[in-house]
Amino acid sequence: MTDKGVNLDMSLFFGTPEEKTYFCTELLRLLKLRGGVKIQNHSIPDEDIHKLFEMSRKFFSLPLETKMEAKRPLQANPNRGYAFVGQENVAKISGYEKGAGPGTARDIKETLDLGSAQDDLAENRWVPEDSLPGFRGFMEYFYEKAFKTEMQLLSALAIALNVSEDHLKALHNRAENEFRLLHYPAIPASELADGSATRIAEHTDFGTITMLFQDSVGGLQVEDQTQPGVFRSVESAKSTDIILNIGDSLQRLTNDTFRAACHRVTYPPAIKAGDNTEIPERYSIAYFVKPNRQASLFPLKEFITDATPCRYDDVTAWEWNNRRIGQLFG
Ligand SMILES: O=C(O)CCC(=O)C(=O)O
Ligand SMILES: [Fe+2]
Repeated sequence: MTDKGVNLDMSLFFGTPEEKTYFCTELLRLLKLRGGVKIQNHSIPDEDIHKLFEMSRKFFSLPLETKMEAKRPLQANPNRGYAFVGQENVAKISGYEKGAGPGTARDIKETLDLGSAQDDLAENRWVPEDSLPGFRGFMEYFYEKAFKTEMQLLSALAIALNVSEDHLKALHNRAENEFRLLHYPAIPASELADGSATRIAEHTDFGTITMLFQDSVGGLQVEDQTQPGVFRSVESAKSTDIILNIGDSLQRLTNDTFRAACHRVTYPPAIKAGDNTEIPERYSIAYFVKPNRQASLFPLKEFITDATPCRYDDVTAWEWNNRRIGQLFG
């Protein structure tokens, strides 16, 4: 099932007061219904996103030994550096939010995780500058651009939810986010036929929201919020679309008003697992928006009422991240 009805034009957010209200209301409605929404005409320039994909292609085309110069420690926390195909299998955290057990599928993907250049807890890992000139500078630049758009999206969410914009933004003002380049190599469709391998297994993201960019290959699926078990294909008309989805931290902060969107990547809709064909390579980029590490994920007071008693304990964003990452590496 492909969902074509979840586009939202962010130029409305910057328009008249009526247009702004419409954008915020639609954002809330679509996220509650679908768990994910495609945002167009946001504030990240198209040429920056095209360059981001170009840089990502160049990075993953480097020889493995060069990429390994930026290698991720085996138990990285927070995630930083290059993870080779097979290093991380997200099935280990599949089903967590549903109280279901982990899966065993292997992910066939390679990734590079980056954080803020100002982060005093963990340093980024880079390949030598002369192996990919301009890569580091551009990634640091893009991180800042994405942070500005993050702040606008948090404002829109706060307005829609009728909570303090300043407070929601203050919870995120240290930009302790994670920025991930992903490459799914081309593989024979038969490799995914028996379910022992996939591109990325079903999971929820840990942060507040995720801003995702994808190429035109397809294969991303998001679970419908109102029909558990129904996954819809989410395709991008343009790689500049931001696919916005909800993560665990926003589920907690809003006491389940929003629920984290379960998603996965498998073969593109046009291909069947048993086909005697090759699944083309796929590139995507995820910007995981996270609350400041010291911020509490205790539900905001607006969401605790007699009818909706508090469902979550008082953990910090950092404790939450550790709990989730611990499972991934456990
Ligand atoms: O590749 C994608 O489209 C999704 C990636 C993803 O879900 C993740 O890295 O958390
Ligand atoms: Fe994800």
